[in-house]
Amino acid sequence: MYRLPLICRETFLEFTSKQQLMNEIIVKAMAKSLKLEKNSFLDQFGKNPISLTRLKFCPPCPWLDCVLAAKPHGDASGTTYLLQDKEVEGLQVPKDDQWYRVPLTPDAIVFNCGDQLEIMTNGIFKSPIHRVVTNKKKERRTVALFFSPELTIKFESEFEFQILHIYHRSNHENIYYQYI
Ligand SMILES: O=C(O)CCC(=O)C(=O)O
Ligand SMILES: [Fe+2]
Repeated sequence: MYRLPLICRETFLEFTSKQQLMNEIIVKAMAKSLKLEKNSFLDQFGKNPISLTRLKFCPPCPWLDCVLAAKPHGDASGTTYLLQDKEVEGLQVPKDDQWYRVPLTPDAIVFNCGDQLEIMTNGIFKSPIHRVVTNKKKERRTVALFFSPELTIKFESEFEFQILHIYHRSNHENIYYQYI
């Protein structure tokens, strides 16, 4: 906390703590939507979930065909909240071998399910692959906030009835270092 520049410290901390509340509401709603006890996923984040913010600045780039702002990936987090640039698009998702743009919605926050939540839900909620393309003329700024379970907490899928156990009991640290 003390390493945050003074000029943005207050705003940043307020944004993170409000977003943490929103995260709790969303993760509880996800559990309820699957007819599970509302805290089933939230509890698996542990008492001190990790929150990590990535402030991303991407300068204009003339080589659109060969330079990406982020290569195709799924987020290693539990959940991701993305504040997009107000004017410059870039985020894309694949479907049927094609990439589709995620449109800008002013001041909206894009929610993304991360790998950890995919594991907790045994793949019912998917951590979607996405990428970010560059823009020829304009710079682009985004703020991505990631919430993840404590590194050492053991978590597992909540579903006893599942036939297919895609994921084994694991913890964030194992999975994180296995896949990055
Ligand atoms: O900048 C963006 O629009 C998305 C960034 C992203 O996918 C990430 O930081 O994981
Ligand atoms: Fe991402």
